[in-house]
Amino acid sequence: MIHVVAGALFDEQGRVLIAQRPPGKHMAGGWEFPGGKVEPEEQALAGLQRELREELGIEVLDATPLIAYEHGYSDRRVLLDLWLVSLYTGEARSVEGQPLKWVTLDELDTVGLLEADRPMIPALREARR
Ligand SMILES: Nc1nc2c([nH]c(=O)n2[C@@H]2O[C@H](COP(=O)(O)OP(=O)(O)OP(=O)(O)O)[C@@H](O)[C@H]2O)c(=O)[nH]1
Ligand SMILES: [Mg+2]
Repeated sequence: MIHVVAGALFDEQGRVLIAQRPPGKHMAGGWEFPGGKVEPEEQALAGLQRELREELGIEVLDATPLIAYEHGYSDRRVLLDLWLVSLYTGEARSVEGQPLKWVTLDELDTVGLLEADRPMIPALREARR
């Protein structure tokens, strides 16, 4: 089982940051929450901090687990572990060239988010209420 950590960052208008998966990678072209695979021996929060440093150039100072569940792709099983990032320094930018965009929670329904991520939408709505 591959443990994947991802972060939900909100801006002042309540929009959330998503990233497009690069060509040639699993689920290329789909939109996801920034993150990636936790390394062996690594804690989830440390993995989240490392991934968001690598992909967005930010330092996560505080984050809390929001929703975690398993998803079976045809070729792999992943544990999707989404965190609410409540405090960070720096300004999120695309360090690795992935297109990024801020979208409203309503837009998440139609933006081409990975199917596997759909259960995250109600959890995010709940967190913002
Ligand atoms: N980052 C991220 N990955 C997701 C999400 N939803 C989801 O199914 N995944 C899957 O989880 C896996 C994460 O892999 P990744 O390619 O982002 O991992 P990584 O950043 O460590 O990259 P690398 O393995 O190329 O070094 C992929 O199979 C991806 O399709 C999501 O919201 N964010
Ligand atoms: Mg990644």
